[in-house]
Amino acid sequence: MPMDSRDRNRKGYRGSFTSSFSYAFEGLRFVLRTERNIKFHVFIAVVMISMSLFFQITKVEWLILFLVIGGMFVIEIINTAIENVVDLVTEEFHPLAKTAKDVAASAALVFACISVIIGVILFGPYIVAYL
Ligand SMILES: Nc1ncnc2c1ncn2[C@@H]1O[C@H](COP(=O)(O)OP(=O)(O)OP(=O)(O)O)[C@@H](O)[C@H]1O
Repeated sequence: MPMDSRDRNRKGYRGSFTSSFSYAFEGLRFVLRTERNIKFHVFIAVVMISMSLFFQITKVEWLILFLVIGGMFVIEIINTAIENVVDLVTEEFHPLAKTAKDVAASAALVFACISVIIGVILFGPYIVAYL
């Protein structure tokens, strides 16, 4: 049964500021547990951070790196939310469900392509100088 605003105000519903953090962590745990892609992103992030430490990149380069890593995680998390809402609406095949999931996935694809370009621009000169 859908929850209305009265349900939300009833005792037992954790509606405080701190509990919204706890819900956010529940969401994060769900994504880490269920999404295959997130594990790949964690691996790539560890490789990128290791390379950055090795090459001793500048402060601005660290900022760019964390924006790219953070952006990829955020897009994957939003993508998971959209997938779940679509599955809630219908488990049957529906062209709009397909469009919604494909469009959400395309955001991750676009960001991944841009991240690769940024990675090449950022690490390319360090790698060339090292060789
Ligand atoms: N209800 C549906 N109706 C039509 N097409 C769907 C539906 N559910 C999924 N699809 C199609 O299947 C693709 C994969 O959907 P799915 O929910 O399995 O995501 P996924 O590939 O597991 O994504 P991720 O790996 O990020 O979890 C979608 O991009 C979409 O093209």
